Amino acid sequence: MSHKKRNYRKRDLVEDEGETSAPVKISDDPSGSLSRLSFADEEVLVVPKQTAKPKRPKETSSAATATTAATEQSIEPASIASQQDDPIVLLKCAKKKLSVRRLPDRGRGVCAEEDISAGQTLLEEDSYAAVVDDNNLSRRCSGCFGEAKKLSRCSACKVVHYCSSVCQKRDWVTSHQEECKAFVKVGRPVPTAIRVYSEVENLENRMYRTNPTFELLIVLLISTEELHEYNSPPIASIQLQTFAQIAMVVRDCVTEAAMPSASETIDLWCRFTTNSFSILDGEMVDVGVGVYPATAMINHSCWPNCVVVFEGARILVRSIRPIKRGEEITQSYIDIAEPVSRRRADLRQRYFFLCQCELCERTSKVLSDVALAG
Ligand SMILES: C[S@@+](CC[C@H](N)C(=O)[O-])C[C@H]1O[C@@H](n2cnc3c(N)ncnc32)[C@H](O)[C@@H]1O
Repeated sequence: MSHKKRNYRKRDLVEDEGETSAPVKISDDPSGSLSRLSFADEEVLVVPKQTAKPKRPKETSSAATATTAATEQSIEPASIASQQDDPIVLLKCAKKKLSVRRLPDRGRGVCAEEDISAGQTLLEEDSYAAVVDDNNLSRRCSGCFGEAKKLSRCSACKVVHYCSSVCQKRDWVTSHQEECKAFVKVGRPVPTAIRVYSEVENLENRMYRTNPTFELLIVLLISTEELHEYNSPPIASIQLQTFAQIAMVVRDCVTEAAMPSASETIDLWCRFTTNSFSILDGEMVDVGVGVYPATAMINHSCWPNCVVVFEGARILVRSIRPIKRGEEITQSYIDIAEPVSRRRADLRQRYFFLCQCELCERTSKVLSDVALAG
């Protein structure tokens, strides 16, 4: 795992030790809405082993055709954990025994440390940062993400709406106070992605000063170097121009203290784009965007053993078939009804990686064997 991140933070953490006049202390949060940080408590950490990172094999050209049903049915989930080093971290916030481990070809991933039956909730996580999306700003409460007949608008920024004063007060303390000033300053609608990104920036700046475990949390999100190493083509070369444009708007949206440098903006944006989730309502309609650091550790598979569902802005990971101890926990980032070529293209375009799941690997092999034989 790379520990080369926003370097100033470690130094500041030491300097800030013992500070008592912080505007928000995690332990003072009566709502408990910040308890998500507890998964990174030092007591659950196992000292990470510095191992060499696995390299990706090159994609075979035969992967660009349809999937084979026979291949899909013969998949047996591999027991991964037993073949690997010690866990990087045990997920204390999980409902089942889960660990984060380094896995071949896909960075880190989550593994079961016990047998889990189908239909179980493995993990429940409050958002680290979450915003209602542009289309729903006047229809959904920005506190609980619920729909209500009557919503009250924030009188200062006139952008976000709330169903109750409880939701408004909680959102003010956790995020809206800085965001509100930014909306007033910018004076025009700020797109969803930039709103949630700015919330991460502002929270990061506030939290690392008040909670040392924050440093551990951000370590768990994939970094730019890891994206460069594992992802092909590299994210920055595709999106550098977009980053530059985003950086301009972000600068208007974050407090002066949280102002990122250009490289910090790119770094956090990379982590953000590959780790954020669309928040869906009960009818699977997009409601907002959120960042969930523990759930973001779960890799994609085109034959997943889990799905994610939402309760408001809270994320739940549920098993859809039995999972053996040692097996990797997986979810699907995309529509898995598509053939392998489309799935891989979609994952490349939206998430910048070549899928190495067992289904894609086996399908590619079958297709290349067929091509060689024919
Ligand atoms: C949300 S993160 C998952 C956690 C990540 N493996 C880590 O170490 O932080 C998504 C990234 O994981 C990797 N990844 C996830 N699923 C993969 C898969 N099926 N094949 C290859 N890489 C995958 C890609 O690098 C992707 O950009």
